[in-house]
Amino acid sequence: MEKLSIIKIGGNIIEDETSLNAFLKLFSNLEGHKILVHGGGKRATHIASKLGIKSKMINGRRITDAETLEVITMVYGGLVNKNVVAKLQALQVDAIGLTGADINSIKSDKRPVKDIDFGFVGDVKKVASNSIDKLIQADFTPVFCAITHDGNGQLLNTNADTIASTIGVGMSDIYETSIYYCFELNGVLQDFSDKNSVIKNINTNSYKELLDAKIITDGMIPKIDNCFDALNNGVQKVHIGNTAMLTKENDNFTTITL
Ligand SMILES: Nc1ncnc2c1ncn2[C@@H]1O[C@H](COP(=O)(O)OP(=O)(O)O)[C@@H](O)[C@H]1O
Ligand SMILES: CC(=O)N[C@@H](CCC(=O)OP(=O)(O)O)C(=O)O
Repeated sequence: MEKLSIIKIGGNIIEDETSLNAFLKLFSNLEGHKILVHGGGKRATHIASKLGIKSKMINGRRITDAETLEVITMVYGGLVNKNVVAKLQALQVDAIGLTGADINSIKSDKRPVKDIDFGFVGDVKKVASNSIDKLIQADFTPVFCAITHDGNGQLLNTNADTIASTIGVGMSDIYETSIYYCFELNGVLQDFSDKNSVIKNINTNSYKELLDAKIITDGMIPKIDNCFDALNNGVQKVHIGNTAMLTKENDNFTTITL
């Protein structure tokens, strides 16, 4: 099996032009087949507030009413995605920007209302790995934003970490797939006040202990849950760290194993 790397970048990297440019340079130098997935939650919150729209997050997920869906479509599918694609083109990467509606790549179901109504938020149901592979085989580099669709004309907001994990699962039928979750810190930290206290390996048992000890909190919980989902469903390797983990010299990041 050939290898495929899926790299996800979060909002803090996107917000900082210098970090974003440095990351894209590393990404452009990465050998082999690759897919980029980007978030942009911070930018969406910022632009929404400029438009007088309040943002509400529950369990790290955005309550997405019709107005918010318009904002996230413009911000993720337009502003962020097209800027990233243009910057990659400048680095000679033949990038193509996609939502899950494009080439029917990621279909999702609107999250059913239980205790909370998340609005237009989608839970991924199907990744069109063969269609995505046609782009890869044609030497294009797919760049996915955090938007999916339901197949009936409705766009849906889907967390970018989940997009990376579910694309990883879909593509692992065809490729030996690794996912790299890049964010602003060096990895999952044992002590939040010490940026170098990276936990090198987390498995299902140690994860439970870290949760109980409240060492892992907030957005890191759904991120690691996504890592386990990926590993349980065919993805070979999952890492969490800063963008320097894409260089061969750096081994100071977190690897998640079952
Ligand atoms: N033990 C930990 N180590 C590192 N980050 C942690 C930890 N526990 C909680 N976090 C939080 O998780 C955040 C990353 O999750 P999130 O904001 O969803 O990432 P992203 O920016 O990739 O979307 C970090 O910015 C940090 O505030
Ligand atoms: C449903 C949901 O919460 N979607 C996320 C999608 C963006 C995202 O995941 O961005 P980061 O990776 O930068 O956090 C949101 O709108 O914030």
